[in-house]
Amino acid sequence: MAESEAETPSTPGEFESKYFEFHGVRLPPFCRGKMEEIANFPVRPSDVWIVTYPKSGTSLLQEVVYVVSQGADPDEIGLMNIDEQLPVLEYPQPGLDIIKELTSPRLIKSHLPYRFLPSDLHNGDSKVIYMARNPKDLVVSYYQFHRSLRTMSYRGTFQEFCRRFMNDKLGYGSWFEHVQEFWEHRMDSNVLFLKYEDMHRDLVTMVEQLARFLGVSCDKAQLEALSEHCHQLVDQCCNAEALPVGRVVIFAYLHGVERQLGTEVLKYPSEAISAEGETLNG
Ligand SMILES: Nc1ncnc2c1ncn2[C@@H]1O[C@H](COP(=O)(O)O)[C@@H](OP(=O)(O)O)[C@H]1O
Ligand SMILES: CCc1ccc(OS(=O)(=O)O)cc1
Repeated sequence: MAESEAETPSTPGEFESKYFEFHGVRLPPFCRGKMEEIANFPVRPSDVWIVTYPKSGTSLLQEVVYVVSQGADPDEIGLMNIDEQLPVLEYPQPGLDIIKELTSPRLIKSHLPYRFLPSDLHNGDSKVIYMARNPKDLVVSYYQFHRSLRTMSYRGTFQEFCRRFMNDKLGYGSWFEHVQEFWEHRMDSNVLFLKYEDMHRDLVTMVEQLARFLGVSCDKAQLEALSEHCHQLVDQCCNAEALPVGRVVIFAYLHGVERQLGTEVLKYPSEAISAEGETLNG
């Protein structure tokens, strides 16, 4: 048995009690008491913010953004602790006071919904890169993550977890609202809306988009070098073995996603469903 499981036999009730509601959104315990300070957090024009719903490929995106903005190569990134340089706004460590004092240009991550982010971001005062990931893979990843947590590990079944996902009962609230809200701001001049799947499908275009958005001027050869570096980062990872048994269950639940998102937004629901349909039939 994994150490985390032995130490934390949380019941569903215990799991529930650790979260709290903020303006109708379920947030993890470490956000408690700091949401007002976050709303008033001073933002700088040189900041770059990376915002995602958890398990949307945040770590990969931060590395890609670091490569594009700093011209770093993957070996350099491998040697540094990049998480220390790109803090998560609402996490206990390093905390808001430290993040406020970081030297510019700051790269800051957050999983908070658009409306809870510092209000200066809503005024367009610094750049925000948002990345969405398709829900069928995200929910598997989020489930595995919750099971591995030391202090509040999840002990329910995957099916129950999917139900929580569909009913907006997970930390950081509704995936649907999270994505939808940013989608509505995708044309704001300070917002770049990306999809995780495009990193795998067409990384070169994404690197170009990022370079343009971040104001990094580079010629064709430099762009190719950056793209090559980013390819190495993408290739370095991927837990392709992730819980294959769960995928069929998600297929059933995602019919609800389609209803909630309506016809316009994104292509995730229908993509997800048809992809699973092929798997099921094949
Ligand atoms: N190079 C990379 N580094 C880190 N995570 C990567 C990655 N490429 C893909 N990922 C995926 O990003 C997900 C984690 O997202 P986040 O960084 O937001 O927590 C994981 O999904 P899986 O759990 O489906 O494998 C992980 O495999
Ligand atoms: C348990 C609450 C929690 C903590 C951290 C999260 O983000 S991430 O998966 O580490 O990026 C999400 C939920």
